[in-house]
Amino acid sequence: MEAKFCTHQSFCLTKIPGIISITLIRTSLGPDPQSVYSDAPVSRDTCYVASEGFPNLIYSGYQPHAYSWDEFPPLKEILDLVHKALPGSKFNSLLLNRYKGGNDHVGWHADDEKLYGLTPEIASVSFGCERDFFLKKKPSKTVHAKENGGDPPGKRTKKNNDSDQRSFVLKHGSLLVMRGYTQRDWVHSVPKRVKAAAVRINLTFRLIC
Ligand SMILES: O=C(O)CCC(=O)C(=O)O
Ligand SMILES: [Fe+2]
Repeated sequence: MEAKFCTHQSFCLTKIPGIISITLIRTSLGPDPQSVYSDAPVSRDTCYVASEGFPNLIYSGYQPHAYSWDEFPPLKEILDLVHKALPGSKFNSLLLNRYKGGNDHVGWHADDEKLYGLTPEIASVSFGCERDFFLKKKPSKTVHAKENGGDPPGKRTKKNNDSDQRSFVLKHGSLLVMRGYTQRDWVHSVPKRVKAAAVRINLTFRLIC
């Protein structure tokens, strides 16, 4: 199986983010624990929502509080829309991220926690300020050495061809889907953008197996 990712630009153009920001963000969002518990380059607020029986997300050595879907009906509505847009999908958890401005960001990482399985499907819905989303292939041993004419992986950065990097502009209402071996073989990031002054809310729906 290969890595697959694509965007649907006008997936959900609603006023729901306004509701989310009033009812949810004030009460439930806190600094991303990665910024407190590890050296991961991240600065944003997060909130974790999960179906009952699946509250055990642990990342960067931290277990966030799992809010219930029932506490946030607007999120349930978006979850239903995502399920309709992606037949066969069945998400049961959500990491909600708030980027307060262009300084908030998340560095290169893969969402490859074991609880998502080997080939997680992740549906990412964005509201508010548009931001760049970058993907790049992880350096790997044999395959890439061959592709690069035998160069060791450490030397391949400058020679990366276009197929090793992708970028998307995640606009208000867009849906990005990552599937297959995307998390195993690629990393992704939302870099700082000085000019992105407004708030962005991102919902990443995931399936805990
Ligand atoms: O904000 C985004 O678009 C990406 C968020 C992300 O990669 C994550 O929460 O793991
Ligand atoms: Fe991610």
